[in-house]
Amino acid sequence: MWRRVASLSSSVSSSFLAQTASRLNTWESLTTGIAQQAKGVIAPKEKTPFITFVLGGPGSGKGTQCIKIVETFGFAHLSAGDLLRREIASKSADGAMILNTIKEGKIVPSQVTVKLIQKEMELSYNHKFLIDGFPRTEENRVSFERIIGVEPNVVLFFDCPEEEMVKRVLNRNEGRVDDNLETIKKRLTVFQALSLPVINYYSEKGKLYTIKAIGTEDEIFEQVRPIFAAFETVG
Ligand SMILES: Nc1ncnc2c1ncn2[C@@H]1O[C@H](COP(=O)(O)OP(=O)(O)O)[C@@H](O)[C@H]1O
Ligand SMILES: O=c1ccn([C@@H]2O[C@H](COP(=O)(O)OP(=O)(O)O)[C@@H](O)[C@H]2O)c(=O)[nH]1
Ligand SMILES: [Mg+2]
Repeated sequence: MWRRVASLSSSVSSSFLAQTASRLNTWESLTTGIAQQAKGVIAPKEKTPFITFVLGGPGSGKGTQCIKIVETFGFAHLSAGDLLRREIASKSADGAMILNTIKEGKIVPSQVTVKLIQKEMELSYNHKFLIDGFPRTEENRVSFERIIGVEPNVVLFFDCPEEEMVKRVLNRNEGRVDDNLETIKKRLTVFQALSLPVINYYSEKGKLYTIKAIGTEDEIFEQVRPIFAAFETVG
């Protein structure tokens, strides 16, 4: 699993390991891992996580393009919206709160979403993650950095005109409680007010790749492909 395998790196200093472990709250699995490594139980392979945030307004095509990125470049796809909908379906303690928040087009408290993402990352054997639809606010972003302790390598922004996003969401036909005109308007307002600052933040950090999200799915993917292809050649 990524976190455990990543924690087993022998090339990093012990103080870094301790810091990382406490930040990730994994001291127990880390020490167990080191003991197992010493016994030769696990063949450790150091893999630094490679994190991509996939951002864009509702209906901009994030999920659609993530499927293509997974097929072509072998990432693990973590859709924050899907994780939240899974919580609702599982009738967990937070389920009712999440459902109401999504119906209102608002943003679920960061801690809830980051915990779900963290769990998926821990369970994954992959080290390349596409985190789809997150962070949606500056608070989300800071919370991820604080709890997970890493920053994204790449941030994709699917830039799509509002009228096209509305059209696509109304045609999505997945039975979602938030795919109606009233909620879409709220989601677009939230996107402008809370998500664009995150996009601007990563633009200033030089990590943002803006995709013109108009055209066929394949045409859009041809803008996405070279971004990851460049990282593949770098290794
Ligand atoms: N390039 C495109 N042109 C037209 N429709 C698209 C395109 N990409 C995705 N769609 C459709 O638009 C809807 C929203 O796409 P989706 O990938 O779910 O967006 P997001 O995850 O950003 O909300 C889906 O029904 C999808 O099939
Ligand atoms: O990090 C997240 C991701 C999603 N959501 C909620 O889940 C909804 C649907 O998100 P999703 O990414 O599935 O929507 P999309 O942009 O793909 O249409 C959003 O409007 C929010 O209410 C949230 O609160 N935090
Ligand atoms: Mg989506």
